[in-house]
Amino acid sequence: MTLPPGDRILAALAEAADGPLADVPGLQVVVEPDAEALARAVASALLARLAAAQAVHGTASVVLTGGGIGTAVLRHVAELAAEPAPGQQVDWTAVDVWWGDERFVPADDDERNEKGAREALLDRVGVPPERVHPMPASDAGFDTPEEAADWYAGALSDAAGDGPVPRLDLLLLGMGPEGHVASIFPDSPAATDERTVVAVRDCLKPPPTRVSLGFSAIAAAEEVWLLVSGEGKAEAVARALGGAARTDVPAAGARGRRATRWLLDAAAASRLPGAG
Ligand SMILES: O=C1O[C@H](COP(=O)(O)O)[C@@H](O)[C@H](O)[C@H]1O
Repeated sequence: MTLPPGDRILAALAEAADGPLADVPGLQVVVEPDAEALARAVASALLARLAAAQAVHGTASVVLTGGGIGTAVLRHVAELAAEPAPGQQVDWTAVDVWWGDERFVPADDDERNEKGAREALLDRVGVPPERVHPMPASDAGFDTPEEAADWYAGALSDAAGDGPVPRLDLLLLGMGPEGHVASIFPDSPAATDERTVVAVRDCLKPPPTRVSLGFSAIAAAEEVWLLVSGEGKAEAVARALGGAARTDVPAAGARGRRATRWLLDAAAASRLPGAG
């Protein structure tokens, strides 16, 4: 699969990475002019990625993110899926949908990443309910986020059959201005937790109680795409791609098995080496 070319592709960054980034498989940095162009380009690439996975396996699996750019991508996916281009025809009845993180609040709370994803995409493309795997809400019968996290780890492992995590063709991550991905925040217990799914408490960003994939589950995905827009995130992007420790900038530790793609708008890329 080829991503649409960005306004500038900083391939030199990956080539020059003989230091801290040398062990990142398939590292790519794509820069689009603005958030709208980024969301549209990622949506197009996402459809192509799922279609390619279905061509090989018959099914595809995607891990969704919340956040501004993540939800904008899903809206564009829904639009493009209505009249798919060649190579982007996805059979939505054969797509498994998981989440990278979720807020431990009631199911109808607007803070739920699941709610945003359903409105933006899932209610519009017809993924069968049994293939949609939301992280539990706080009113779904779990007293604590720890119980919810353990349950989701079990759901992943049940789907895998053997091993802790099923095949995840594509895992999307947004990033916060301090470098958090999913709900793994800097210097938090989740940043050093080896479990596939972790409970998160006392987040600096509200709501404070969450459930998140851990780094071990993120690393099991075939491809990890980090979607980042806005000048407020430029410093964290530069630190992550400059080889920061994952405890300091969690985004630095998000890597896929075959590919790790940083998909940025120009503002988010503005502090990278080579940015004009
Ligand atoms: O809290 C969260 O924040 C990140 C980033 O969100 P953004 O609005 O700054 O793009 C998001 O990726 C994550 O899923 C979410 O729970």
